[in-house]
This record gives sequence, C-alpha cells and structure tokens, in this order.
Amino acid sequence: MRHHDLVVIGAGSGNAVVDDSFADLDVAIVEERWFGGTCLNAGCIPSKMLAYTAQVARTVREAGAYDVDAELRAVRWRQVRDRVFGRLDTERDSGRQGRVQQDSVTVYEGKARFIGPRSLRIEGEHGTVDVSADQIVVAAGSRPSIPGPVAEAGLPYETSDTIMRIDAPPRRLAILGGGYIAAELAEVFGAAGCSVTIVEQEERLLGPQDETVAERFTELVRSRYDLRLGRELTGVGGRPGALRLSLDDGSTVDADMLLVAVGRAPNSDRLNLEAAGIATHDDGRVRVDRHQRTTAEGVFALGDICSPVPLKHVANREAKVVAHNLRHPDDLVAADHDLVPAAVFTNPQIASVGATEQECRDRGLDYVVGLAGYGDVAYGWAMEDTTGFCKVLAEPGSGRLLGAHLMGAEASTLTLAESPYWIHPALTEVVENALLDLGP
Ligand SMILES: Cc1cc2nc3c(=O)[nH]c(=O)nc-3n(C[C@H](O)[C@H](O)[C@H](O)COP(=O)(O)OP(=O)(O)OC[C@H]3O[C@@H](n4cnc5c(N)ncnc54)[C@H](O)[C@@H]3O)c2cc1C
Ligand SMILES: NC(=O)c1ccc[n+]([C@@H]2O[C@H](COP(=O)([O-])OP(=O)(O)OC[C@H]3O[C@@H](n4cnc5c(N)ncnc54)[C@H](O)[C@@H]3O)[C@@H](O)[C@H]2O)c1
Repeated sequence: MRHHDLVVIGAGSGNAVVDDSFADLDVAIVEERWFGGTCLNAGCIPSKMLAYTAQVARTVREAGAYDVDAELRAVRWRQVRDRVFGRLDTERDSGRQGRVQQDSVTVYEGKARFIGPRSLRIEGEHGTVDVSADQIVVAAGSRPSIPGPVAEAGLPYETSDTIMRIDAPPRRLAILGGGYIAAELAEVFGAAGCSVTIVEQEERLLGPQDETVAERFTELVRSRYDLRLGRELTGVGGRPGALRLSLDDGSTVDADMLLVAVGRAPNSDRLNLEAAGIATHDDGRVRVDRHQRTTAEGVFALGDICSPVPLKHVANREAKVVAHNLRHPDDLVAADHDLVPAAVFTNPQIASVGATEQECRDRGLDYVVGLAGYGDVAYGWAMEDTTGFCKVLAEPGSGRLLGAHLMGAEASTLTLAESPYWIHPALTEVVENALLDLGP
C-alpha cells in the first residue's frame, strides 16, 4: 500500500488546501470527475456567466424604459454555452495539468472510499490502488437530491450538473424546486426563450430568505413564470421530450424538459466513512469541530460535505482553516459560520447577511426594522428602479445590526459582514484580490 503524508479527497475546494507551503510533503489529490469541482464545472461560475448574459438580454428588452430604442433579436444559446464552457473547461484542464506536473503531488483519477482508518481504496479507469496517509482531508462535496417520483418514473431529467451544457433550450422547461438554483436558472433559460414553470412545495420562492424579500421576489417574477406554489409532485409521466408532471392537487404541467433543483445531499454516503470512524449528522453531513477535525484522528473535512452553509466562499474559508491546521496542530484556528453573507444572482439580485425577520420573531428577539427603496435615492432614479430595497433589522436602543437584506441591482456587492467575508462570485472579489496583493 502506497503511503503519503497527506491525501485530499476531492479537487473542488479541497484542491485549494494544497498551497506552496506543502511542497516539502508527499501529497496526493484524488478526483473522480472534474478538477475545480462543482463551482467551476457546474455551479457558481457557469451559472453566473449565463446569468450575466440573461441580464444583458433583459437590459436590451427593457431599454425602452430609458427612451432607448432596442430590439432583442436572439440569445444564441449554443454560442453562449460554448463561450462559457470553452473558457471553464480550459481552466479545469489547466488546473488538472498543473497538479499532474507538480513533483510533490500525486494525482489519482478515480473514486476514493475508506477501507480503514486513514486508508483508502481508489477505483478508476486505470485500475484500483490502495493508499494510506498520515493525514486525510475529506472534501468530496455534495450532489443534487432527486425526489422519489422523479427517480421512479424512469424518464429523463436534468440537474444543475447537466442543464447548463445542453445543446438547445427546450420550448417548455419545468423546474422542480423554488430555491437558489431554480431562481437563477429560470432567469437564464427564460432569457434563452423557454417558457418556464416552477413547482415549489412552499408558498413562496426562496423561502429561507427574509420574508419581505421572498414575498416581493415571488410577486415580481409571477408575471415571468408559471408558478405552482405550495404544490408537491406526485408523478412524472409522458415520454422523453413530452413530459407530464402530476401535482398533488390533481393539476398537471406539460414540459419538454424537467430540471430538478430541490437541494443537495452530501456525498458522505459514498465514502464508507464507518470504516474510518468518521461520524456524520442525521442529514448526512460529516461531523466536524470548530477546527474542521472529524471524529477520526488525522482526518479533516471541508465544504459541502460537512458545512452547515453550503456555499463556495464558506468552503474556501474552511480550506484555508484546514491548510493552517494541518501544519499547525498546536495553534489551531476556527472557521466562523455566524455571519455569512450570501447572494442570489437573479434579476434583480438578492443579498443577505445575518438574521431574517422571521428568525428574529421566532427567537423572541426585540428588534426594529429599517426599510429604504432604491427608488428613494438619486441613483435609483437614474435606474428607474421601482422594486429594489434594503431592509435592516437592529436591536432597539443599541442599534446593533441583527440582519441586512437587499433586493435590487448589484445587491451582491452591497452587503458586508463584520469581518470581511467576500460573496462568491460577486465583483467585490476584485477588491479582495487587490487587498491580498498587498501581501501579508
Ligand atoms: C448551480 C449551482 C450554483 C451555485 N452558485 C453558487 C454561488 O453563486 N455562490 C456560492 O457561494 N455557492 C454556489 N454554489 C455552491 C458551491 O458550488 C458549493 O458550495 C461548492 O462548490 C462546494 O465545494 P466543495 O469543494 O465542498 O465541493 P465540490 O466543488 O463539489 O468538490 C467535490 C469534489 O469531490 C469529487 N468527489 C466526490 N466524491 C469523490 C470520491 N469518492 N472520490 C474522489 N473524488 C470525489 C467531486 O467530483 C468534486 O470534484 C452553487 C452550486 C450549484 C450547484
Ligand atoms: N447564488 C448562490 O450562492 C447559489 C446558487 C445556486 C446554488 N447554491 C447552493 O446550492 C444549494 C442547492 O440549491 P437548490 O436550489 O437545489 O436548493 P435550495 O435549498 O436553495 O432550494 C430547494 C427548494 O426546493 C424545494 N423543494 C424541496 N423538495 C421539493 C419537492 N419535492 N417538490 C417541490 N419543491 C421542493 C424547497 O422547499 C426549496 O425551496 C443551495 O442551498 C445553495 O447552498 C448557491
């Protein structure tokens, strides 16, 4: 069995753990599918590149509001897709190549699972290999959840892993779920010419957002999409390319394509974690302490497989924490999930940090609300904005902010947490990079 100093499972955020300071160690990275992980290949980055194109299309369509005559003739989907993935696939390949060429790093292309404490079996196209390590980082991410009625139907469906790479947008797209992915990709495929139906089990889209945001966003997009809210899917029938979804009130949705976006499940069930003594929560997330240590000696975890906040900027921060803690066992640092800002890259954008109003109420907190419209400030006039707003929740008396929520243009750049936590992939990352460029 080959032994390494360190093995990292998953070349998404896990890849970022191995910086230059590991050059004196014998490190292995195991990746079963794609270097760069979800964010680069099927997540944050392609969805935002497509969302930006959708925004350009909307700007053209709505140019009349600014007394500009313009006509949207077409969104050339195939060219858009090839532009986006031509760039990202090149990034993925050069990221992989860079690792393969690195002397101190061994790349295993295959699927890892534990066969004992700190030992793994890796099965890939080129055969099976067993390895052990002094330390292991589990960064195997998550995957789209597929509800029973979809899985049992045996009919084709898409997930965020596949839909952004399709050859041609369908005429009618049904989206199951009304969360982050549904909201962002409805805008993308709406711009590409699809007529979109969203089936969401709750009464509002983006339910976990502050209630004012969720309510106003849902109202705003009601005219864009066919919304089936408070509805459960009971079955999928029809045939490939002509699906019929049955809902729990007896109604149906006819669609040429189904996108399933009902949340993601951690990949912990595919790693035989019991063999290594790595415990999980009931929802499948790997248990970690404040320092990202699992219940097994020498094994760390980071990102979607363990995080209570499955976002890329959180996974990136956890990767930094793990990188530090691997090298400084006597001076451990912690990842802080208390105040994580997040954005939904819809049109209009949504951003939030801290408590929502419903959380304040449920926790019995004393709070006051401040609300201001984009249309109440001069730049909002310039934008002819009638829907954007910022809502803040604060402790009466002290004025201590409890939460802040925005819906409107560039909202993703307008939220700041107490200690800088940069929303990915918002433009504020340019400022972060400039600050990093100053050096330590
Ligand atoms: C459509 C979409 C849009 C998103 N947009 C945003 C956004 O705008 N902002 C944001 O903050 N977050 C966003 N996210 C969430 C973000 O992508 C994830 O939180 C982040 O990528 C998680 O990183 P990770 O390293 O934990 O997992 P991943 O990036 O998924 O990496 C895990 C890697 O492990 C590999 N792997 C899994 N099992 C094994 C195994 N057994 N052996 C070997 N390799 C294995 C996988 O192939 C994968 O490459 C989005 C997600 C999706 C799906
Ligand atoms: N901009 C961003 O930061 C961004 C963008 C996309 C994805 N993400 C990450 O990816 C994760 C997954 O995104 P997602 O949209 O799949 O999940 P989500 O948790 O955001 O939303 C899932 C939605 O599906 C609904 N749902 C669940 N089961 C259902 C069913 N059977 N029928 C109808 N509706 C059902 C839920 O009520 C919820 O509204 C997010 O939680 C987020 O962490 C982030």
